[in-house]
Amino acid sequence: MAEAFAAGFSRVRKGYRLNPFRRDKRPAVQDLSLRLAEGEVFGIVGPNGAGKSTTIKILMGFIRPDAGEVEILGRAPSDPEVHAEVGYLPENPCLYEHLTAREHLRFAARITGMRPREARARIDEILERVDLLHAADKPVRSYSKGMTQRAALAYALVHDPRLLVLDEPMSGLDPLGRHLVVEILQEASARGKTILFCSHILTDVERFCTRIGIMNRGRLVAEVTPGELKHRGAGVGAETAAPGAASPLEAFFLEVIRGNRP
Ligand SMILES: Nc1ncnc2c1ncn2[C@@H]1O[C@H](COP(=O)(O)OP(=O)(O)OP(=O)(O)O)[C@@H](O)[C@H]1O
Repeated sequence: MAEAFAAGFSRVRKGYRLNPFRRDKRPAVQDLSLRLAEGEVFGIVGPNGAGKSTTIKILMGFIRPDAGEVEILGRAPSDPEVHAEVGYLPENPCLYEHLTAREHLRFAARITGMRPREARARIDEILERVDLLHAADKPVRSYSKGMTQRAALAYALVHDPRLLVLDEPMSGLDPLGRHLVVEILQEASARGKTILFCSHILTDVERFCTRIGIMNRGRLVAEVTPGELKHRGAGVGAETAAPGAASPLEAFFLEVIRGNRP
């Protein structure tokens, strides 16, 4: 992998053992090759169990692939240096219930090497941006699901990382919260950040991705850009290919997944 890019997978494969006493595995990610250029916003969509979270965990170095190569900001995912430049939001954020959002962000700022003065101002700024300043000093156990999700997003963003890796960033949010998160990610993208995320909310994905990948049964089975979707939406027969679809991405998604059945 000589060329510079923000994240790359080359022929990555990962399977999970069905039974700890047997060697055979059920594939979770199969033959995944994908490159994200700096500044790209890549959304992964796919049915439950398609391999989206496994892909994200492999990129973050939380699980090792069985085969293939992975690179994140020019380094191996296991390189601790890389994590100061990456913001990660897990599918189920685990915050410490007895700590406040501000305390979490102080911790995040410290482990990513921010100077205390710079961190103080940035923590207030990001808490305000995710609409949590009013609850910044309350313990996380008193937060609603949406507040916890926004606190976890602030944790991923506080050090102004170059690359954002987000597993279902709109999960558990009401329409206002979803709108806010889309706006925050659009702002990050406008400032040149690279974003890789997965989501089931196709309307949000369609709104701000530069490229969308569809995964099914562990494979990246299709890629599309918003421009291509618009073109398809205007094409003859587009409305009959997936009747009732709420958006061009949903129509494309249904077509791809239905056509990709075993
Ligand atoms: N720790 C694990 N042990 C065994 N199987 C696993 C494990 N994690 C994931 N899997 C399996 O791997 C496959 C891919 O799972 P993954 O969580 O990556 O899918 P996903 O696309 O993120 O799904 P969802 O949309 O439901 O979050 C599924 O069949 C899942 O059951």
